[in-house]
Amino acid sequence: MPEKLHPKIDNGLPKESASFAGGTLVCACTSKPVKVKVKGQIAHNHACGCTKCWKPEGAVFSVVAVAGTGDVTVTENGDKLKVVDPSALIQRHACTGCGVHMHGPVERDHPFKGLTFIHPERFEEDGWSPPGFTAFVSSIIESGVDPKRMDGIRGQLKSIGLEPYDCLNPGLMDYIATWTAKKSGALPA
Ligand SMILES: N[C@@H](CCC(=O)N[C@@H](CSCO)C(=O)NCC(=O)O)C(=O)O
Ligand SMILES: [Zn+2]
Ligand SMILES: [Zn+2]
Repeated sequence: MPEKLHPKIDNGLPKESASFAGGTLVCACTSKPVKVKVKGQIAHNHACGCTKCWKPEGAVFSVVAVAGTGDVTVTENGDKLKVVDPSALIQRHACTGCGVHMHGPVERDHPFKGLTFIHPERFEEDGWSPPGFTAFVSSIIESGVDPKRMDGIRGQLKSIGLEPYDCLNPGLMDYIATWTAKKSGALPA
């Protein structure tokens, strides 16, 4: 029996549309849902196994991507949002009604400053760019996944085409390290 990893990756990955120009993220509340508008296509979409990202009921992984913070606007019922962990790098704003994380800006001095993390499955529209890899795979054990399931889960992720990494993918890890090296002077700024 294959593992249920996430509803958007278990039955084939979503299809990107060249005409997708952004959309509206909606929370799961049946009354007064929070709405967040995102301008443009999303970037770095990935499945994430960390304990902090919001996952739909029963999912082992989240699906999370970034947009420029300037392209993300709360348009309706923003009074329902509360920051989950104010000390975290990603300021995850969760709906206090349904628990869905609606936007997570990075404001601290960090290579990801100016980016906002969002969950594209909450878009009303299709056509957003699909996840391309899996991050923080070993972290699913922190949520209670039996370590014996890890080989099967990694194999399943590979067969879907979402290469499993225990941190971020090489492109993002190199990007972070380059930022850090320029800051320390190890590389010219
Ligand atoms: N083992 C920890 C890892 C948590 C973690 O570092 N998460 C990453 C990825 S989130 C989306 O890619 C991260 O950057 N976190 C910053 C933050 O959460 O503010 C765990 O599972 O909890
Ligand atoms: Zn809600
Ligand atoms: Zn995460």
